[in-house]
Amino acid sequence: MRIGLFAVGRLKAGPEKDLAVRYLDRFAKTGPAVGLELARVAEMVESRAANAETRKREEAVQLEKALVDGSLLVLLDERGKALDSEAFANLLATFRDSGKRDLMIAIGGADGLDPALHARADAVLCLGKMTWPHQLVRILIAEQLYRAVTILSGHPYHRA
Ligand SMILES: C[S@@+](CC[C@H](N)C(=O)[O-])C[C@H]1O[C@@H](n2cnc3c(N)ncnc32)[C@H](O)[C@@H]1O
Repeated sequence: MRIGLFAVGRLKAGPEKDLAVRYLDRFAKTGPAVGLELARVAEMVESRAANAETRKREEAVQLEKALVDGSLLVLLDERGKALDSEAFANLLATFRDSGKRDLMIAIGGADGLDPALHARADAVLCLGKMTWPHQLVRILIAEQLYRAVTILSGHPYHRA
Protein backbone atom coordinates (compact mmCIF):
# COMPACT_ATOMS: atom_id res chain seq x y z
CA MET A 1 0.00 0.00 0.00
CA ARG A 2 1.20 3.46 -0.90
CA ILE A 3 1.19 6.02 1.91
CA GLY A 4 1.07 9.77 1.30
CA LEU A 5 1.70 12.36 4.00
CA PHE A 6 -0.11 15.66 3.42
CA ALA A 7 0.38 18.69 5.64
CA VAL A 8 -1.01 22.20 5.67
CA GLY A 9 1.95 24.51 6.12
CA ARG A 10 5.57 24.45 5.12
CA LEU A 11 8.38 22.77 6.99
CA LYS A 12 11.32 25.13 6.52
CA ALA A 13 14.89 23.84 6.24
CA GLY A 14 16.20 23.26 9.75
CA PRO A 15 16.35 20.66 12.52
CA GLU A 16 12.61 19.82 12.41
CA LYS A 17 12.76 19.08 8.69
CA ASP A 18 16.00 17.11 9.10
CA LEU A 19 14.44 14.88 11.74
CA ALA A 20 11.19 14.36 9.81
CA VAL A 21 13.19 13.47 6.66
CA ARG A 22 15.42 11.10 8.64
CA TYR A 23 12.42 9.05 9.88
CA LEU A 24 10.64 9.19 6.53
CA ASP A 25 13.80 7.91 4.82
CA ARG A 26 13.96 5.04 7.31
CA PHE A 27 10.27 4.32 6.72
CA ALA A 28 10.77 4.44 2.94
CA LYS A 29 13.64 1.92 3.19
CA THR A 30 12.02 -0.46 5.70
CA GLY A 31 8.35 -0.25 4.63
CA PRO A 32 8.42 -2.16 1.31
CA ALA A 33 9.42 -5.39 3.11
CA VAL A 34 6.02 -5.30 4.86
CA GLY A 35 4.05 -3.94 1.90
CA LEU A 36 4.05 -0.27 2.93
CA GLU A 37 5.57 2.27 0.61
CA LEU A 38 6.12 6.01 1.01
CA ALA A 39 4.43 7.42 -2.09
CA ARG A 40 4.40 11.14 -1.50
CA VAL A 41 4.99 13.97 0.98
CA ALA A 42 3.06 17.10 0.04
CA GLU A 43 2.58 20.52 1.61
CA MET A 44 -0.59 22.58 1.22
CA VAL A 45 -0.49 26.36 1.33
CA GLU A 46 -1.95 27.89 4.52
CA SER A 47 -5.02 29.95 3.66
CA ARG A 48 -4.98 33.68 4.48
CA ALA A 49 -8.80 34.03 4.41
CA ALA A 50 -10.36 36.25 7.07
CA ASN A 51 -12.26 33.60 9.02
CA ALA A 52 -11.30 30.20 10.30
CA GLU A 53 -14.12 28.29 8.58
CA THR A 54 -13.09 29.67 5.18
CA ARG A 55 -9.41 28.99 5.87
CA LYS A 56 -10.16 25.36 6.75
CA ARG A 57 -12.39 24.96 3.64
CA GLU A 58 -9.76 26.43 1.33
CA GLU A 59 -7.08 24.18 2.81
CA ALA A 60 -9.42 21.17 2.52
CA VAL A 61 -9.99 21.90 -1.19
CA GLN A 62 -6.24 21.57 -1.75
CA LEU A 63 -6.14 18.32 0.24
CA GLU A 64 -9.16 16.95 -1.65
CA LYS A 65 -7.50 17.74 -4.99
CA ALA A 66 -4.38 15.87 -3.90
CA LEU A 67 -6.37 12.79 -2.78
CA VAL A 68 -6.00 9.76 -5.01
CA ASP A 69 -9.43 8.37 -6.03
CA GLY A 70 -10.57 5.64 -3.64
CA SER A 71 -7.81 6.44 -1.17
CA LEU A 72 -8.17 5.72 2.52
CA LEU A 73 -7.95 8.88 4.62
CA VAL A 74 -6.49 9.20 8.14
CA LEU A 75 -6.66 12.58 9.87
CA LEU A 76 -4.42 13.65 12.72
CA ASP A 77 -6.35 15.62 15.30
CA GLU A 78 -5.86 16.08 19.04
CA ARG A 79 -9.53 15.06 19.56
CA GLY A 80 -9.01 11.80 17.68
CA LYS A 81 -8.55 8.26 18.93
CA ALA A 82 -5.34 7.47 20.82
CA LEU A 83 -3.61 4.26 19.73
CA ASP A 84 -0.44 2.74 21.10
CA SER A 85 2.31 2.01 18.56
CA GLU A 86 1.40 -1.68 18.19
CA ALA A 87 -2.25 -0.77 17.52
CA PHE A 88 -1.16 1.84 14.97
CA ALA A 89 1.00 -0.78 13.24
CA ASN A 90 -1.95 -3.20 13.24
CA LEU A 91 -4.25 -0.53 11.79
CA LEU A 92 -1.78 0.06 8.95
CA ALA A 93 -1.63 -3.69 8.35
CA THR A 94 -5.45 -3.88 8.27
CA PHE A 95 -5.59 -1.03 5.76
CA ARG A 96 -2.83 -2.69 3.71
CA ASP A 97 -4.79 -5.96 3.64
CA SER A 98 -8.09 -4.23 2.77
CA GLY A 99 -7.30 -4.21 -0.92
CA LYS A 100 -7.11 -0.40 -1.13
CA ARG A 101 -3.99 0.83 -2.86
CA ASP A 102 -3.53 4.26 -1.27
CA LEU A 103 -3.65 5.76 2.21
CA MET A 104 -3.44 9.49 2.81
CA ILE A 105 -2.48 10.85 6.23
CA ALA A 106 -3.38 14.53 6.71
CA ILE A 107 -2.06 17.12 9.17
CA GLY A 108 -4.01 20.35 9.53
CA GLY A 109 -2.93 23.95 9.76
CA ALA A 110 -3.34 26.42 12.64
CA ASP A 111 -7.15 26.05 12.54
CA GLY A 112 -7.21 22.27 12.25
CA LEU A 113 -8.96 20.22 9.55
CA ASP A 114 -12.28 20.96 7.84
CA PRO A 115 -15.42 19.08 9.03
CA ALA A 116 -15.95 17.75 5.48
CA LEU A 117 -12.64 15.88 5.76
CA HIS A 118 -13.70 14.51 9.15
CA ALA A 119 -16.96 13.30 7.59
CA ARG A 120 -15.14 11.19 5.00
CA ALA A 121 -12.17 10.07 7.11
CA ASP A 122 -11.56 6.36 7.69
CA ALA A 123 -9.83 7.14 11.01
CA VAL A 124 -9.10 10.21 13.12
CA LEU A 125 -6.09 9.65 15.35
CA CYS A 126 -4.43 11.70 18.06
CA LEU A 127 -0.81 11.75 19.13
CA GLY A 128 -1.77 12.51 22.72
CA LYS A 129 -4.34 14.96 24.05
CA MET A 130 -2.06 17.99 23.91
CA THR A 131 -1.93 20.23 20.85
CA TRP A 132 1.35 20.11 18.94
CA PRO A 133 2.58 22.50 16.26
CA HIS A 134 2.32 20.99 12.78
CA GLN A 135 6.15 20.88 12.52
CA LEU A 136 6.38 18.52 15.51
CA VAL A 137 3.43 16.48 14.27
CA ARG A 138 5.34 15.86 11.04
CA ILE A 139 8.23 14.44 13.07
CA LEU A 140 5.98 12.41 15.39
CA ILE A 141 4.00 10.72 12.62
CA ALA A 142 7.16 10.08 10.58
CA GLU A 143 8.71 8.31 13.58
CA GLN A 144 5.52 6.33 14.25
CA LEU A 145 5.35 5.21 10.61
CA TYR A 146 8.92 3.99 10.86
CA ARG A 147 8.22 2.35 14.23
CA ALA A 148 5.12 0.66 12.76
CA VAL A 149 7.08 -1.02 9.98
CA THR A 150 9.73 -2.17 12.46
CA ILE A 151 6.92 -3.71 14.55
CA LEU A 152 5.40 -5.42 11.50
CA SER A 153 8.79 -6.73 10.37
CA GLY A 154 9.98 -7.83 13.84
CA HIS A 155 12.91 -5.39 13.77
CA PRO A 156 14.35 -4.73 17.28
CA TYR A 157 13.94 -0.90 17.00
CA HIS A 158 10.64 -1.22 18.89
CA ARG A 159 10.87 -2.79 22.32
CA ALA A 160 7.48 -3.20 23.94
C1 LIG B 1 -1.52 23.61 15.70
S1 LIG B 1 -2.51 22.20 15.38
C2 LIG B 1 -4.11 22.93 15.10
C3 LIG B 1 -4.96 22.93 16.28
C4 LIG B 1 -6.33 23.50 15.97
N1 LIG B 1 -6.60 24.58 16.83
C5 LIG B 1 -7.43 22.47 16.07
O1 LIG B 1 -8.40 22.71 16.76
O2 LIG B 1 -7.32 21.41 15.43
C6 LIG B 1 -2.05 21.78 13.72
C7 LIG B 1 -2.35 20.36 13.32
O3 LIG B 1 -1.45 19.51 14.00
C8 LIG B 1 -2.06 18.25 14.24
N2 LIG B 1 -2.03 18.00 15.68
C9 LIG B 1 -1.70 18.85 16.67
N3 LIG B 1 -1.74 18.24 17.85
C10 LIG B 1 -2.08 16.95 17.61
C11 LIG B 1 -2.28 15.80 18.42
N4 LIG B 1 -2.16 15.84 19.74
N5 LIG B 1 -2.64 14.66 17.82
C12 LIG B 1 -2.77 14.58 16.48
N6 LIG B 1 -2.60 15.63 15.65
C13 LIG B 1 -2.26 16.80 16.21
C14 LIG B 1 -3.47 18.32 13.67
O4 LIG B 1 -3.49 17.77 12.37
C15 LIG B 1 -3.73 19.81 13.64
O5 LIG B 1 -4.69 20.14 12.65
